[in-house]
Amino acid sequence: MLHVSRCTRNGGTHISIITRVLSRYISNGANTQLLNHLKERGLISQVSAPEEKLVTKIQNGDKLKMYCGVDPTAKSIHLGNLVPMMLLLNFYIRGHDIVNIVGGATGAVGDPSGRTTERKSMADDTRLDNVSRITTQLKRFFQNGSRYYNDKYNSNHNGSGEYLMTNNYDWWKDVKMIDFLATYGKHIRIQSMLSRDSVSARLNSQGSLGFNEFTYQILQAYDFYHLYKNENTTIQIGGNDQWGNITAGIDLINRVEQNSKQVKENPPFAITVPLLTTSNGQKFGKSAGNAIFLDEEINTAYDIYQFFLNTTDEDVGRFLKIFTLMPMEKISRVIETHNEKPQLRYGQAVLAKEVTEMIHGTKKSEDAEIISKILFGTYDSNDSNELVRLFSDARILKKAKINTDIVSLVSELMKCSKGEAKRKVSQGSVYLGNNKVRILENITDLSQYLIDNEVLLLRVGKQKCFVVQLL
Ligand SMILES: Nc1ncnc2c1ncn2[C@@H]1O[C@H](COP(=O)(O)OP(=O)(O)OP(=O)(O)O)[C@@H](O)[C@H]1O
Ligand SMILES: N[C@@H](Cc1ccc(O)cc1)C(=O)O
Repeated sequence: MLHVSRCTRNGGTHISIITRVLSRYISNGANTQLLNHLKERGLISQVSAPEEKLVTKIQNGDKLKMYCGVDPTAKSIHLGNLVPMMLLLNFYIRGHDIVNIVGGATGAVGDPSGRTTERKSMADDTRLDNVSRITTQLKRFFQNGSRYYNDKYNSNHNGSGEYLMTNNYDWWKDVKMIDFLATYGKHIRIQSMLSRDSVSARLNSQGSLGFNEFTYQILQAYDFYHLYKNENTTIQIGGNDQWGNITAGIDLINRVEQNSKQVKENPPFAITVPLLTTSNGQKFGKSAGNAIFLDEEINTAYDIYQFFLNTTDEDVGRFLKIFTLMPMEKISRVIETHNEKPQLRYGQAVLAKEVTEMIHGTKKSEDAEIISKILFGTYDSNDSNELVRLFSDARILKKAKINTDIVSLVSELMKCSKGEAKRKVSQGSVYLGNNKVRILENITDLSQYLIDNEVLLLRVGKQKCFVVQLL
C-alpha cells in the first residue's frame, strides 16, 4: 500500500495548510496559477523563500529552467523517482526548460539522505552501465511524456521546452581538490553541513558516517552552482529527502555570487515533492527494496499496469493527479464515476491505463489492459498467437507438456502438493477454457479445452487465472 507523506520536515504541516488554502485558486495550469495548480496536484511539498518572487516570474511568463538529479545506484529509475520527474514534466509541457543530471560522480560517493546505513560501494563498470541505462530511460520518459500530453490532452500546445541530459562526472573529472578548497571551501560552512538532516540523523544514531557521505552535500551543492552559472538553471527539484542537499546548493550560490546581478535578478530556488511511502512510512525506492522499475528488463509494462490497478480507493484520485497529466476536471469526473460503484474499480483501471500509456506507449498499455481483462474473465480471446504474445511479453505465460494431467498442472501452477491440487479439483475450484467449464476430476485429455490446439486458460477459484502454452 502506498501513501504520499504529507510533510516530513519541520513546518511541513503549516506548509500543507497553506497549500490547501492556496489551491482554491486553481486554474488548469495557466501560468498565473501554475504553482498552485501543481500544489493542487499534490506535486509540491516545499518551495524555498522568497516564493512570491518565483510566482511573479511565472506570472510574467518568464521561461524557467530547472533540474533534477538521479544517482546511478541501480540499473533503472523507479516509480518513486517519477514523482519529481512528473513535476519536471508538468513544467516541460508548458514550455519551461528542464535538465536531468545522472550522477556519474555523485553515485561514486553515495548520498546519505534518508538512509540509516552506509551504502555498499559499486564496481565502476556497473555504475557506468547504470549511467547509460538511466540516461536512456530519462530521455525516453520526457519524450514519451510530452508526446502523450500532445496526443491525449493538447494537440495544439505550443511545444515543450528544451531538454538537456547531463552527467556530473563531466565537470567533476576536471575539478582539482586544492583549487576547489581554495575557491569554494570558505563558502561552505561546517555548522550548516552538520545541521543537515541527512548528517545529524546519522550522527545522533548508532550508524556512523563516512567522510564521503558527509561531503556528498558539497558535490550536489556544486552541481547546482555549476548549472546555475553555466546553464542558467535556477530551480532544483527533488524528493523531500533532498531538501538539505538542495538548500546546500542555494547557500553556495548565494555566498559565491553574493551581490551579483544574476543572484539578485534570478535567485536560486528549491522545490521538493512529497515522498511516496509504503504504509509503514518507508520511502518507496531502491533502498527499501520495494521499487517498481521502468526498465522493461526488470518490470514489464504489465507490472506497472498491475501495480496501479492495485491502488487503494483512497489513493486513486491522488495518484491520478501525481502520475498522469489528466486535467483536474477530468480527474474529478473519473472519481465521481468511481465512487458510484467503487467495487468495479473504474478509477484504478483508468489510472493504470494512463500511467502505462505515458511510460510505455499506447500499444503496451492496451496490451496490459487486455491481459488484465482476460485474467479477470471479462474478455475472451480465441487467438492463441495473440495470447502467447501478450502473456510472454508480460512474462506471465506458463508452459507445460501437452500430455500433462490436470492435477499435475494445478499442482505446478499453484505451487502446491498433488494432494492439495486434487482437493481443489474435487471441490470444483478449477475451470478450463474461455467458457469456464468446471472440472471435477482428474483428466488427461485437455484437447477440447485448448485454443488452436495449443493454449489453455486455467482458473483456480476466483482469484487465480493462468494462460498455459502446451508444447
Ligand atoms: N519514493 C519517492 N517519492 C518521491 N521522490 C522520490 C522517491 N524515491 C526517490 N525519489 C526522488 O528521486 C530522485 C532520485 O533519487 P535516487 O536516485 O536517490 O533514488 P532513490 O530511490 O531515492 O535511491 P535510494 O533508495 O538508493 O536512496 C530524488 O530527488 C529522490 O528524492
Ligand atoms: N542526491 C540525489 C541525486 C542527485 C545527484 C546530483 C545532483 O546534482 C542532484 C541530485 C539522490 O540521491 O536522490
